Amino acid sequence: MSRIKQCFENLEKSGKKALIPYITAGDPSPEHTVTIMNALVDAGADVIEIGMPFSDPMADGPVIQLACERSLAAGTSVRKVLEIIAEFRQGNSTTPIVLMGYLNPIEFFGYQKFADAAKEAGVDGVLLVDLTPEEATDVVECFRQNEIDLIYLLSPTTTLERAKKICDLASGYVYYVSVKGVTGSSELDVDSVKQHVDTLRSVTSLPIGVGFGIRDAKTAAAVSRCSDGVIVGSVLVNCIAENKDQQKEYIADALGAILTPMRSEMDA
Ligand SMILES: O=P(O)(O)OC[C@@H](O)[C@@H](O)c1c[nH]c2ccccc12
Repeated sequence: MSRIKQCFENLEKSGKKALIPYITAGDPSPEHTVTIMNALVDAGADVIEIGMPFSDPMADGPVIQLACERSLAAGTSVRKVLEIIAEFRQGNSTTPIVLMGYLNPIEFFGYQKFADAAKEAGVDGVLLVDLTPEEATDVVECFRQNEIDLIYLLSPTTTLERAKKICDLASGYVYYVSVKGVTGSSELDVDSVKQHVDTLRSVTSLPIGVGFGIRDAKTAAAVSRCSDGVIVGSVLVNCIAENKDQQKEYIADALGAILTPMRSEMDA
């Protein structure tokens, strides 16, 4: 069974919801990332979403755009991201890792080569923002062969018919984007999220994670009550930005201080 599936099954058994932090790999430099990932796990992360830095991250707001810039300036390549994950895997064989990214750097690297190397490094799922279900065929095949889950985004404007089509291609979990717009928003409306998630349940039995705009423990808990997990990105990435000149252990602690209250409020 895939690590992601196993993780959601375990959570369900214990009546808990998934806490899924996002960070950009190599931010502020590749030397920081494994320490940060371990701190996220210690603070209660169930799955880690790792961004591959890209020069034109269309779906990202300024906070994650800047993280991509810092990471690229520090020399983070696709190969380097996979090395970071392989290093993390040496000390952690259970926490699922979802690689989030845009197609361009992967196409350049080669889809088959990337999917094989990702599997080898210990990646469990990929979320490719600009991979539409229509063009998915051969790209998707490379990941399927390697038993890597494909996580797809559904937004408030996705029709139910299209959502069904997307969910049929997805595995692991599906990602409901809580608001129209880019990452780092502050507009999340819990009632509207609940309605959408309830409707999506009619087209999929996969777990439904919700992200975009979750920045505090109260919101994380409220959203987790109407879904199967929450994805938290910009508030963490902003904390990295604010502390980027500190020691990596200091940054790790600062991130833990954001995540720990989310975990306790979600489990309360
Ligand atoms: O940053 P926020 O608003 O907390 O949302 C999570 C998000 O950052 C993370 O899942 C993510 C980062 N970049 C993305 C691009 C598309 C979809 C999702 C993402």
